[in-house]
Amino acid sequence: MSIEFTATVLGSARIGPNRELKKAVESYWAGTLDAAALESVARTLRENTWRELVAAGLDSVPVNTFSYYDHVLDTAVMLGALPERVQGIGSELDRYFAAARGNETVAPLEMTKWFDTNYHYLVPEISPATTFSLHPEKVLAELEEARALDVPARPVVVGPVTFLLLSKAVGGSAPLLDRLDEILPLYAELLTTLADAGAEWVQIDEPALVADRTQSEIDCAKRAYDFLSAVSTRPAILLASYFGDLGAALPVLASTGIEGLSIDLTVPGTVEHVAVVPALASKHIVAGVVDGRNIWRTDLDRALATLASLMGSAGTLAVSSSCSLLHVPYTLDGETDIVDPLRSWLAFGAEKVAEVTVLARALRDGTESVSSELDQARAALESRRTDPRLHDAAIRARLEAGVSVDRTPAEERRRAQAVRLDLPSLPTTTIGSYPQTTQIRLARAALRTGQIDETEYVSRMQSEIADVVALQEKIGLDVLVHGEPERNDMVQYFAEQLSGFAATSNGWVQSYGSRCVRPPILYGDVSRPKPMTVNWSEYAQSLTGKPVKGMLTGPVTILAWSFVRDDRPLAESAAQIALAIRDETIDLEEAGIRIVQVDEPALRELLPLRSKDTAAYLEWAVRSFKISTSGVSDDTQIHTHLCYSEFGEIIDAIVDLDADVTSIEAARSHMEVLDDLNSVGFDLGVGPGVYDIHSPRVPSVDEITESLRAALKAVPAERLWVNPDCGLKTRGAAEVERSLRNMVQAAAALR
Ligand SMILES: Nc1nc2c(c(=O)[nH]1)N[C@@H](CNc1ccc(C(=O)N[C@@H](CCC(=O)N[C@@H](CCC(=O)N[C@@H](CCC(=O)O)C(=O)O)C(=O)O)C(=O)O)cc1)CN2
Ligand code: MET
Ligand SMILES: [Zn+2]
Repeated sequence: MSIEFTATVLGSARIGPNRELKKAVESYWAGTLDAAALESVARTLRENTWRELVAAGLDSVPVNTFSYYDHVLDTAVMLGALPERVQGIGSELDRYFAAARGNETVAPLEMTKWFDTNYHYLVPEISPATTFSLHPEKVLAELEEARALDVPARPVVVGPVTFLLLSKAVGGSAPLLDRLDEILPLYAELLTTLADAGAEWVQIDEPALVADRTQSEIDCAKRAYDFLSAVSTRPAILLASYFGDLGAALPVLASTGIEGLSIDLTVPGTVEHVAVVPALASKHIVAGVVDGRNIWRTDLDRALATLASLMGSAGTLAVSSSCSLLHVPYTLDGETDIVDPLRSWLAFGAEKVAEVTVLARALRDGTESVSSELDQARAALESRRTDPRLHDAAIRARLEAGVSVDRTPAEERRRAQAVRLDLPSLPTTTIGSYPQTTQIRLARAALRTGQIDETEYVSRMQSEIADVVALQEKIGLDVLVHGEPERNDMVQYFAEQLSGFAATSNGWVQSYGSRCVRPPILYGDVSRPKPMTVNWSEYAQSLTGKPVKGMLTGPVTILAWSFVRDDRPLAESAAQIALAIRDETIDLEEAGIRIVQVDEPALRELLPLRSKDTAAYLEWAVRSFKISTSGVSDDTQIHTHLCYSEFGEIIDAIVDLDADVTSIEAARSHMEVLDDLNSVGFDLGVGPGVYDIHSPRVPSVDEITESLRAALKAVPAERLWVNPDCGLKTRGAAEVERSLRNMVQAAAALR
């Protein structure tokens, strides 16, 4: 029997404590760093990560959690399942990056949300022609690298069921789980290879099993783990579940021959469920008591109580984070702007690892051995509970008094807006941001360090805005934007100005590929001390006769991309943020802005993983959008923007938002969304993205025309808007100009 470990985490961040990997990968793409130098940066990051985890006291360390871009893409590579169109690319690394980002000739894989997080994975494409084959080089190399450093390494791979459930069937494939029997032998071979290379444990991630699953899907999971646990030479199997409750899948998995199971104990109900599954008494339970995806300091007493209650149900017990630490920043060290008491309430990655080891020590040596750590945690908790910023009587009174979310019927609004806006048919516009150039970011960095003052910063941003307005007029767009140069990020920018939020200075978390965010921390009640965007929009509008769209981020998205309170319901925070946004829309209108866009790209993301919870979520999500947008007059046009997801499940909610115009990602998913919208009677303005902004490729006029023709089959010209898929902040200036010219030309020709 394998040696049980006592303290671990399910995965770690990989972008680097100072985004070293981001910088190296981007330099490689730019041609200023070669593959060997990139590999050396990666190796150093892995080594540092492992050494820190070992030094902190973990006795089992996840490996193969490194990735140059995405771990689902890595899994596709491991199973020989990259699409045909990249196979011709000679260099392995370039083939990999082409699948991730596309290039001049090859379209990338689709990208979508990793469950309900702000991490995005690449969706593997599986066609009838896909012939799976095992390529274990990456996981083996990381295992060997770690073992050479005496790290107690536990390789981690995405499991077969989750892999197939997250993939997309192309070219008329049957349901992908039908392909399970093709990949199970490869996983079996992998297990033997890992055992031969010295792995005692392997972690197989199956987070897809915490969502609603059909009986036949659960049967597939049973078949998979019966099969894999029957492999004769293999490491002990830790099946990792996280982000939710396994529900009906729990007893089924427990009945297979796996040795270990990780349970996300931050999810209500999971503790109780473990107790009623007798088969767990022979398993190693990896107890996810330290929240791996939020930043609050753990209530150690409560965690110890949870662990104690599991003692009787589990065979053996290890303490762990609830999920990979991919979703939290590296460390609180260096966050000099976050001061006590707030600071004492927090735990980032390194601090969470320390909590895991404290709890494991308590289990092993008794709570007395960690009494000072327990005292500190109690004091922090108490100071948080009693902080006045957590309760703002004025905001609560305003919400309790009730906010009307009624608007005049859409048709009447449409007429009023047509008069005021006087737009051509097939109006062209963009989603808000223009390229965030190094020049813009350096100006912001200079402001931070005091090299330039606020006046100089404002004048530099105004000159960026003037350039973007001039560019749009030159290209001939109909509805202009100011370009968002002043925003470090569409969520952080607002959080920095709202009371109740704190921002980090180095709390980077990977969002996709090399792109990172610093999620703000929502700790208290929210209010808006003063207008947040009005000066910029007003300035842009002063430069042109064409309408400039005001640009705001909606309450659901602000919440989804922040670390949220765990002491109050999300719905309550959403309503508070919504009031702040509502006040901003009214101020924009008063400043002469005729169109206001309230972005909700994360509307789908917060959808609960279990359908029993979705109605309640959609109710408060839609209501908070309507609180935000219903304060303006009929002739002020409200836009919204949605991206990064499959919209099928929230299609009714999109109708309920009642936005005059909805721009929605469609380029990577080929306009399917329009048919979905038609099927529920959507009859407002819609701008299905006509080209994919996530790739540096410039779309041709023909291509865009074809997209628009496809859209016109589903939507009458009077309702159709012409725009890219999403904001342009990640693109280069030259490609943006060429792409938008082609877009405007395609629209003009169709008119
Ligand atoms: N929060 C959030 N989540 C989201 C999205 C989003 O826009 N925001 N979009 C979707 C996709 N995700 C994305 C996430 C990040 C980025 C992105 O562009 N991130 C930037 C960082 C943006 C930022 O915070 N910029 C800061 C800091 C920039 C910086 O690195 N400055 C340098 C100095 C300047 C330089 O060297 O360039 C420094 O401080 O060291 C600023 O502009 O002020 C990046 O990774 O490069 C894009 C899409 C879904 N989730
Ligand atoms: N207005 C935002 C932008 O253009 C919307 C982005 S959605 C991820 O960048
Ligand atoms: Zn978008």
